[in-house]
Amino acid sequence: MSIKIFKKHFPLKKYGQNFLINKNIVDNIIKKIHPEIGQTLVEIGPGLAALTEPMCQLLDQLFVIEVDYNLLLLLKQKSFYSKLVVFCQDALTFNFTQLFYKKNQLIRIFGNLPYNISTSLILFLFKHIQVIQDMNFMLQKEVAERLIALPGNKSYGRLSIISQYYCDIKILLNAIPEDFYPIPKVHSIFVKLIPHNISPYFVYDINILSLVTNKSFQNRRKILRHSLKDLFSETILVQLDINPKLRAENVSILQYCQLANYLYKKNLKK
Ligand SMILES: C[S@@+](CC[C@H](N)C(=O)[O-])C[C@H]1O[C@@H](n2cnc3c(N)ncnc32)[C@H](O)[C@@H]1O
Repeated sequence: MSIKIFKKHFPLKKYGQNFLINKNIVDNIIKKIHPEIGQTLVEIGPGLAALTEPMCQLLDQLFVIEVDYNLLLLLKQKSFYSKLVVFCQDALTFNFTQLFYKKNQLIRIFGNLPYNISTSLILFLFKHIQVIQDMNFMLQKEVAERLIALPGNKSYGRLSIISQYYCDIKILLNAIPEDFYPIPKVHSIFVKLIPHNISPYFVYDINILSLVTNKSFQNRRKILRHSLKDLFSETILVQLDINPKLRAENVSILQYCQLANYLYKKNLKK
């Protein structure tokens, strides 16, 4: 991408505007997403169209959600603009489910996400999981590592548990700071999240899983007997076959689901 375009738009830090400038990475991303004509594709944050333009070459229509109106004005001057269905909105409040009803088909979401909102955005998107085919995101390396982390890993936490509860997650490629302009301080990883067809996990109420993981990870080094003492007695933990001396970071997703379901059933009896 030429530097000329950056004279027309000064990148805004508050919107996490680090634009992709490495064409090889762009081509690779498009290949990994592998869009097909007729599918419902949705881009979060098209920015200066690094991904939007090559995507439009392969599609008849593309939904884009961009919070920065000035970027949309630049997009309007592009030849492929007629293929876009544009929403000038904060993706964190966007009703993704409405896009399912456009063609009655699952939606495919992608984007080089603004790093400052990527975690909240992913958690928000899980609320629309039933209409999503896959999510393909460029993320800060540390966030991607948290998504895929397993028990015992230093990155394992709430985000790993909730994300793996909903999705199978694959790392597709790495990017270095110089692949973006302005150059960020962090490295990046492009990931694919695919909602489970048949989930290995089940909870009656995701909010309870959220509560239990939240409490457990408030201090990840504390043992469960202490961190969860308001919710479970030591006897209950033993009955559930969960060692009360385990630390939050060593408890499996299955065990967190067990804890959440125990609480759910207990509340039902009240
Ligand atoms: C990292 S840039 C990526 C831009 C472009 N896709 C690229 O790869 O060069 C993030 C983009 O998301 C937009 N953005 C930031 N916060 C947003 C939000 N809450 N909702 C929608 N778009 C947002 C920014 O304005 C910017 O265009």
